[in-house]
Amino acid sequence: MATAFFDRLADRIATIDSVVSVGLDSQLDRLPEHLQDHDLPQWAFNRRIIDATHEHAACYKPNAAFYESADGWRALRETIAYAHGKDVPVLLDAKRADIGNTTRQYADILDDVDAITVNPYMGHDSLQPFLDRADKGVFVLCRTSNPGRTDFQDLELDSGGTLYERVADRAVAWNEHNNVGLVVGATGPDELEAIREQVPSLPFLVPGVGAQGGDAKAAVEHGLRDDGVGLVNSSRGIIFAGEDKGEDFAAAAGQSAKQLKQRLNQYRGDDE
Ligand SMILES: O=C(O)c1cc(=O)[nH]c(=O)n1[C@@H]1O[C@H](COP(=O)(O)O)[C@@H](O)[C@H]1O
Repeated sequence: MATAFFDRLADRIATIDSVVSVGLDSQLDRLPEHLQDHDLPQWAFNRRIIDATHEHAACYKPNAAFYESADGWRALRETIAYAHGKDVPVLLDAKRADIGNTTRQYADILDDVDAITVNPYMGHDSLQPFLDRADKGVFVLCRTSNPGRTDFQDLELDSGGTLYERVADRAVAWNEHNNVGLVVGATGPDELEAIREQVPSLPFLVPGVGAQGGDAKAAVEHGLRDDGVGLVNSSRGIIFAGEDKGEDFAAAAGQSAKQLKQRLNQYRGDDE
């Protein structure tokens, strides 16, 4: 039987001593000038970013939004294979879910990647085909990092608690295969702490440090499970750190990933 995703992630975190998720949000019009003539500029960019950052990357998190074109998907496939060649797991940030019949199609992407982000709004059957993949990680959006998260996620339910707390509860119930995690943003540190108390058993993906200004200390202290498993993501803050550096862009990204690793490691406890 294949090793479970969170066991593989735990190994990766231990091997490189890092919980950094490097977000590959490789926006075409922000790529360096000298790569724009490449057959697949995003692939050329990602390959150099991976070369420069893989020693610090607990995972790569390409966001599917940046690859939604024929060339984009080709670039993404090359990127996934290359990351795997460096032994780095790939978490596809797709925020998917739909009626069961459609989700079954979406879930096929898990043949190629190690984990995925999913949207719980349509309920359990919309996630089942993902949850059934016992060897793959499924990160359920719980409390997101964007300002509009309060529109729905913070609503108080008649049955008690907020909608995001209800999502966290359901995610525990969905975790039959120990393959479920939560997405909880670093921009709401108090809620992050409260959700960690509510749900000690699930690993979190914590986005929002870096470009969104989230709380890195809280991301580590509450984002990681007791055994130290979890991910803290930065995308633009790493991959575009060298945006003004021309051909030296990748070295700047490597430095930025290393700095984030070191910053986060200051807060990681001895018991991890
Ligand atoms: O699921 C996510 O990864 C996600 C959830 C969330 O609440 N907030 C959030 O920023 N993200 C993603 O994390 C990445 C953050 O990018 P940066 O703000 O550039 O670090 C983007 O790909 C977002 O889509």
